[in-house]
Amino acid sequence: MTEKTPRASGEEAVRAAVPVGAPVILSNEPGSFAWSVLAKRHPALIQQVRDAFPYGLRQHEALDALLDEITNGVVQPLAPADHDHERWATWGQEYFGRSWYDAPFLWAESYFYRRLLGAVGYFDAGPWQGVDPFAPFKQAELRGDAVEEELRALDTLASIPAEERATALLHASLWGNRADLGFSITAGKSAVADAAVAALVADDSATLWQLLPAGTSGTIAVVADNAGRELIPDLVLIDHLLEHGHAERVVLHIKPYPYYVSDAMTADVVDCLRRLTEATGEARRIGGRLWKAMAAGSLEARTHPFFCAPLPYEEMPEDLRVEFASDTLTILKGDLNYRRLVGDQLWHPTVPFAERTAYFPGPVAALRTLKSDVIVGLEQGTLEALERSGAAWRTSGTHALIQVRP
Ligand SMILES: O=P(O)(O)OC[C@@]1(O)O[C@H](CO)[C@@H](O)[C@@H]1O
Repeated sequence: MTEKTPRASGEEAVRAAVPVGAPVILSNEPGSFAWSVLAKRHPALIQQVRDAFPYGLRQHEALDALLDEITNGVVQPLAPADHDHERWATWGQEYFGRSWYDAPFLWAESYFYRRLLGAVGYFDAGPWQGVDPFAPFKQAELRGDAVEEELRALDTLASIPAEERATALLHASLWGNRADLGFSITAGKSAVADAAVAALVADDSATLWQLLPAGTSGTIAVVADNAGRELIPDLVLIDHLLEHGHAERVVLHIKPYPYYVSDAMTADVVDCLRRLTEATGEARRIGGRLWKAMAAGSLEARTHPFFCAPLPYEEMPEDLRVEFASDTLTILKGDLNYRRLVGDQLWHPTVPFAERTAYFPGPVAALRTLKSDVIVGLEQGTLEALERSGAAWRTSGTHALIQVRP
């Protein structure tokens, strides 16, 4: 479906009838969030990556060409020699030769990251093969004061009752997706915690915990999003789930190659585990347990090419479908996973989450701060209040949700 999309905000969105198949989000409306990502964020990212490495002439020329293409040109296919040329030829056949802005937003963003990796030689045999262009940003974040402070806050959390701690860690993992608040949310006690709860536009956390009673023997899948300040609280939550018997095993699904700037890959899991084990106090103890859990198989990191595909989860391959079907619960982190879970379309916000995720092969939970126009599963009253606020609640990351389909 490539119908042009209207803006999602304003009273109109409240009044709109529930669409039969909502419009796919494109980027061709100047001023829209999707447009700003293509017109501003992508060119800026090319510059940041260019500045972060002493790349050679070949890479600089390729980055120039990519910048020119996304600014003035039309979408070009991959070179026939590229290892994934065929896959992208299928996924992109409708969009090659057209403006980047007329392709679905999800596709255009995903393909941009693939092309950026191509420009810096990530996949080519040679000295730059496998060098993550986003690594400097991820590493700077891990070394930063904010992570230090969040790790220290774990010492305070260690002494509160397990149930309150579970809530705090769930919220830390959730808000880690915005990369702030983090562990300073201490179990319903502080103003920060109250603000964090008030900013939830949907909260199915009671259902989530009902699906994970202590003493469960199942496997929880966590589909990770960002490295660093999001992955650390994810790992801490995983430790809590394993320690308190909410699961016997956790599979952490990560990206097979760099994606959406800060998405977590194996190297990022290793860096975060090392950051934890080299910390002090409770953080160090958690790091040690997780390190052992990896060795024992109760925590396993896994990658799949589908996690970097420009497709909704509804089109997941059979092997992933079988795997998720056997999990007690799949927790999908972040905005991009949410867009892929419910479909990157302008659904009416009150379309039930359960309806949009009915295809998912097992119980599924979304932990997401709101950073793009897609939203489902809101109560009518919540939607009206959000619209009345006049704030950019869909895209600014100030709001979050915990939605669960048992
Ligand atoms: O998945 P994340 O990390 O929560 O968010 C990623 C994301 O906000 O970044 C893009 C803008 O570049 C959005 O389109 C996208 O959804």
